[in-house]
Amino acid sequence: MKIALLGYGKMGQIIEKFAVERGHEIVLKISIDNTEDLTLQNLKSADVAIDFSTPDSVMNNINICFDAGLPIVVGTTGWYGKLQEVKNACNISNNTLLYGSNFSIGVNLFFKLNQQLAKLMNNYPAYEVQVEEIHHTQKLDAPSGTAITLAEGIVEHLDRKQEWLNEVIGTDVELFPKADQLLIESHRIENIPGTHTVIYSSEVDEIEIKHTAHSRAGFALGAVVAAEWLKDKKGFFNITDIFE
Ligand SMILES: NC(=O)C1=CN([C@@H]2O[C@H](COP(=O)(O)OP(=O)(O)OC[C@H]3O[C@@H](n4cnc5c(N)ncnc54)[C@H](O)[C@@H]3O)[C@@H](O)[C@H]2O)C=CC1
Ligand SMILES: O=C(O)C1=N[C@H](C(=O)O)C[C@H](O)C1
Repeated sequence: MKIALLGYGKMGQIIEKFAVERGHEIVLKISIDNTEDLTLQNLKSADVAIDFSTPDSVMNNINICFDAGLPIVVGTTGWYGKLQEVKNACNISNNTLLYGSNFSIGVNLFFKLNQQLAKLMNNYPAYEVQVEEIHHTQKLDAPSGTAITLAEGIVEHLDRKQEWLNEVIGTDVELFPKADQLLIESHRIENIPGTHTVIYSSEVDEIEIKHTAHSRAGFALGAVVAAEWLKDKKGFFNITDIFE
């Protein structure tokens, strides 16, 4: 496949390595230094776009891919407030988009485990639940997309939680969640690729499930596999569709 990389930072560069290893060709690389090259004409040479850019640029990137009729895999996080708008635009214009807060196999298994545990915990009200995420200090968004997916999985399956709220540790703002609110704690520490923990705590003990990314390789390989899966498909997809 011929791939356009929208965003050529930490993730874009590892995705290039896996894509080339798997026999694909990178025909366009866009970063902050050459955004003028993101044109309908240049996108014509690609079969698929993979976006790992920034929360501020991703909407424009999605829209130009829709204008070009080019399928797009979106790994960028921090734009999920616009999800419904993008889904509608994708379907109305008969385009193709797959997005995911986390493309690694391990995290997608972790998502399922999180949902099962949340269901189980309906019978055990003595346990309070919290989500923690730790990422490198360059990360632009908080909470992480993965933490949002985990929190949404809990809110959907654990009756005593209705919504999530986010506290970024190290800022002055300290939150005091109500009983029906789920706290996501965000920590920023140098060089951490991504660690997510779901903690159920009672007076007498604690249950934790945790995913630790040792590197960005799992995310990058997953994005290339997602682009391969998307070939010849039409519509709006989530990474979980690949694992069904
Ligand atoms: N879904 C997943 O599995 C994962 C998602 N991510 C997300 O991917 C995104 C990128 O992460 P990193 O590569 O670590 O960030 P990064 O900061 O290393 O790279 C961002 C890239 O976007 C480029 N950029 C800035 N403005 C742009 C524009 N207007 N058009 C195109 N490119 C532009 C920058 O020049 C840079 O090359 C983040 O939102 C992050 O949360 C990161 C890892 C895994
Ligand atoms: O910005 C990152 O680095 C990551 N972002 C994704 C997220 O927001 O969940 C996925 C992964 O944790 C790395």
